[in-house]
Amino acid sequence: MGIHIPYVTSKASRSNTSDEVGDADSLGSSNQRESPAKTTKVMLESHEIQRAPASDDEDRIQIKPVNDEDDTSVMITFNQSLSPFIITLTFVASISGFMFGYDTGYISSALISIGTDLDNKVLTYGEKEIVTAATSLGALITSIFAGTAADLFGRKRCLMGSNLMFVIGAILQVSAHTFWQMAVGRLIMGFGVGIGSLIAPLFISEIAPKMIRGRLTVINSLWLTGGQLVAYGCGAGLNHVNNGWRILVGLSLVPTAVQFTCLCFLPDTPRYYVMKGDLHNATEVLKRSYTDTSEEIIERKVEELVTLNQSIPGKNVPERVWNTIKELHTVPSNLRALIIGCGLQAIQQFTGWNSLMYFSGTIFETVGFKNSSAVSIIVSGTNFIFTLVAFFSIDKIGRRTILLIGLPGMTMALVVCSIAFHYLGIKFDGAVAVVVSSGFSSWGIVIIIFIIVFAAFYALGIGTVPWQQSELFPQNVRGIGTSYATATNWAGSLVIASTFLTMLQNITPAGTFAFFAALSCVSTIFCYFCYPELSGLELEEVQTILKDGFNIKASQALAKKRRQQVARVHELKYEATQEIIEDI
Ligand SMILES: O[C@H]1[C@H](O)[C@@H](O)[C@H](O)[C@@H](O)[C@H]1O
Repeated sequence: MGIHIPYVTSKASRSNTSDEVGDADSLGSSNQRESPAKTTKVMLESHEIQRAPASDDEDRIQIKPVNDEDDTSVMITFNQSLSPFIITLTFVASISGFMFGYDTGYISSALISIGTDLDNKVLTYGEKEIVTAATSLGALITSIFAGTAADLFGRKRCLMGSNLMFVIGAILQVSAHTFWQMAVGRLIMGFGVGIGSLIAPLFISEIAPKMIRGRLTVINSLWLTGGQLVAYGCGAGLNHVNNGWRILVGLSLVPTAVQFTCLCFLPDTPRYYVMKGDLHNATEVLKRSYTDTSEEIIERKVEELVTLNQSIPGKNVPERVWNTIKELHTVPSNLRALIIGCGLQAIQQFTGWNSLMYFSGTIFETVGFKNSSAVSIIVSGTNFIFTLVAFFSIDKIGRRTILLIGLPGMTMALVVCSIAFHYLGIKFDGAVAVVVSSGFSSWGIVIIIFIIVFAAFYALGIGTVPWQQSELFPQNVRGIGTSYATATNWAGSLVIASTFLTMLQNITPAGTFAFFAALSCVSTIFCYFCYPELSGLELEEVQTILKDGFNIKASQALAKKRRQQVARVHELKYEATQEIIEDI
């Protein structure tokens, strides 16, 4: 594929930091013919920051690579183009993202077209909420255990298990004639969604070359938002088809079958094989992933993974799980990572986006749009397009910056929607919304426009950044840490899905949107004070940043430095790659 992954270990980058690390250039040249181990050491020294750089903020940064796959990652990443094998694994794992998106997306149109197909009566708001929220509840339940299950049974088997749940859930729904069968089908489908939402990013982050881990993870988010878009598209197409919603649910079996079939022929991640003591398979997968890398380096990579694996204390599984939970809460940098990880996932949900995702059809009908599905497509299309924008900017502009552009933008859009809803004047007659000014008004248009603006700001920042959660945690607590964060996401989704329509009724749409606006505003403050800039940083650098505080300024200074180095590395790519090949 020819994508070269930049890494900052060249001669020029050494000379760039030589004022900080001593005479690294001379170190580099004197090591030209030395052993691989020594060469690696020199390369690592080149990005250590030992002495005080120019400013006070930078003074606080003490970066020393720790044992988190640094040695071999440096060598592998620098010489390696992105192999078709890694691309295949990423795309197959991302089908879970698609399932997440499709299964949470189709319900909006299905709720409208179900009509009286269940129990021969129109669903009440409460029943609509239960059908919608059942998937979030299922996802919440499994996301709590998915991290541990992935360690016990393997990532691949968990994904295949999620496929099974998708199939059972879909069959129950397609054949449903009662509200309860539909709700149970949605719950079981939710079990699959929860597993997939945690395992897919974890799987990708374990097979991805370190330096493009972030972007590969966003591919999962792209599939996710793409899945929602496809669900809306199909929903609109099947809107007037008799029992069209059953076809809509049935279609979800296609990606499930594709993923299951592909997984039958693909391996698990090297890390899982190492955990199981299957070093042979770990080596084989690494060889297929890094075809340009020598066997010696692959072997050392496996050795490193073995060392990392042993660093989790405990004689048996329950003891290791317990120790990991303890470590997650007692180590200050882990606790801060947890606050950020869970905080961002909570913000993602409590600022109300999914209420639009799940109920946009209902909302747009309420403000007078006949073809509400078409408007929903525009909203989820905006979500998809701006996730693409996030894909390109997440490493370049930085996670913190896009978050701090997105959240105030969302606040503004929600305030406008709240005002527009106020003037539109919606009353509730029992469970049915009645618009005071009949037909479709200019306030209705304002609402649609600002919901689209809201979608754009959401997707750019908070819709995407929280799924980078694995970079917050060090290796030994990553599984459980991401489980907590994912469970927070689903808990938030559950609360919103099960209360949104009731909120519309009880505190009016204007009040509901004002409430979300207030939460977005508070979230902006949280991110401003607690979310450091992590783009371009090594995983161990993230730990150093979080060691004695959130260290926003220090993180920004370091991220800036890393960006400058990455920008320069393109000029140095061939020189540096050649140097490493020769040395090895
Ligand atoms: O990141 C995703 C994405 O933003 C989706 O549009 C949303 O429905 C999910 O809840 C969220 O986790």
